Amino acid sequence: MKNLAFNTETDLYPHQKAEVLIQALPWLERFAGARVVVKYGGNAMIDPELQRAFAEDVLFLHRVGMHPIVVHGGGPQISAMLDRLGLATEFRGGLRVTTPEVMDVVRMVLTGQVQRELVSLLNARSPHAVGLSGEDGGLLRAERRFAAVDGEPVDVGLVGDVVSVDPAAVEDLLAAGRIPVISTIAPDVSDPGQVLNVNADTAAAALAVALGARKLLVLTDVEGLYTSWPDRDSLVRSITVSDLSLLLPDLQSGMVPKMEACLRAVRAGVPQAHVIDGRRAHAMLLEVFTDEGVGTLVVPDPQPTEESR
Ligand SMILES: Nc1ncnc2c1ncn2[C@@H]1O[C@H](COP(=O)(O)OP(=O)(O)O)[C@@H](O)[C@H]1O
Ligand SMILES: CC(=O)N[C@@H](CCC(=O)OP(=O)(O)O)C(=O)O
Repeated sequence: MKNLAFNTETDLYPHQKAEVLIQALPWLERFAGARVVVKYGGNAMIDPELQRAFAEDVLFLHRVGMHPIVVHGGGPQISAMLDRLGLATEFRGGLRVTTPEVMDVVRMVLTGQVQRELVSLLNARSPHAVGLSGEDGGLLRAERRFAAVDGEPVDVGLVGDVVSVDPAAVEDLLAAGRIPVISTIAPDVSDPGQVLNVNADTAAAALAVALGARKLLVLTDVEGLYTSWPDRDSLVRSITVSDLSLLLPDLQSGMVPKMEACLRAVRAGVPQAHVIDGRRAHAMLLEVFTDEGVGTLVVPDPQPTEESR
C-alpha cells in the first residue's frame, strides 16, 4: 500500500509545490516552441534510474511544447564492447583513436545498441522518439580531423569533424511532432563509402547551430566545468566565450571536446550552452525551469554599450 505519511526531509509542503510551479511559468512561456539540443553522454546513462529520469525530462520538454532533439554519446559502451572483442582502445586529446576495426564497433554500438535502447526507453512512455544516424538522409557530412595534444596535431584515424548538416530529415520529424534521437556517425566528404567517428559533443554543437536551437544542454558525469582538475576547487557557473577560449588550452580529456562544442555553438549563434550533471536526477528540468539553473553556462560576450563604443 502507498505510504502517505509526510516526510519532512524529502517532501514539499503545498505552498512550496505552488512556488515551484509559479517559478516555472515564465520559463515555460519563454521556451514554448523552442528547440533544445540535448547531448546525452555515455557516462551519464549508466544508471537505469537516471535513464528513466532522463526520459521523463525529455518527454516533459516535449509535452510543454518545446522541441527536444537528443544527440547521444556512448564512449564507455563502445570501450566495453571493444574490450569484450579483445580490441585495444586509446584516447588522444579526448578523441578515440579509430582504426577501421574500431570504426565498425563504434557504428554497431552507437546505432545498433545505445540509440535503440534510448528510443525504446523514451517510447515506453509515449511513442514519439525516432532514431537516426548522421548517415541518414544526408544529415551529417564530416572530414577527417586531428586531435590537439599539447598544442600538437595528432592523427587519430577515422575521426571526423562535421563540415555540413542537412537538417531536412530532422525538420521532417520535428514537424511531425517526433523526438529525434541521433547517433553521431557521419560519411566522409572526401571518401565516399567511408564513415567517420564524430565525437558526440562536437556533433551536438553542429546540430544545435544548424537547427537554430535556443539551448545546447550537455549532460555528463560531473557537476560542470572546474577551473582546476582534478582538484575541483571551483565550479564555473557562467563563462563567456572569450574567457572560455582562454581556458581551453589548459583543459584535459573529455572536457576538451565538450567545452570546444559549447564554444563553437555559442559563437555560431546558439544563445546558451550548458554543461550539466547527468548523475543528478532531473538536472535538465532544474536547468530549464528554475531561476538558479545548474552546472556551467556558456554565453556570448557582452555587447558593447552605446557609451563604450
Ligand atoms: N576541468 C574539468 N572539469 C570537469 N571535468 C573535467 C575537467 N577536466 C577533465 N574532466 C573530465 O571530463 C569528464 C567528462 O567527459 P567524458 O568522460 O567524455 O564525458 P561524456 O561521456 O559525458 O562525454 C569528467 O568526468 C572529468 O573526468
Ligand atoms: C571521436 C570520438 O571520440 N568519438 C566518440 C563517440 C561517442 C561519444 O562521443 O560518446 P560520449 O559522449 O559518451 O563521450 C567515441 O568513440 O567514444
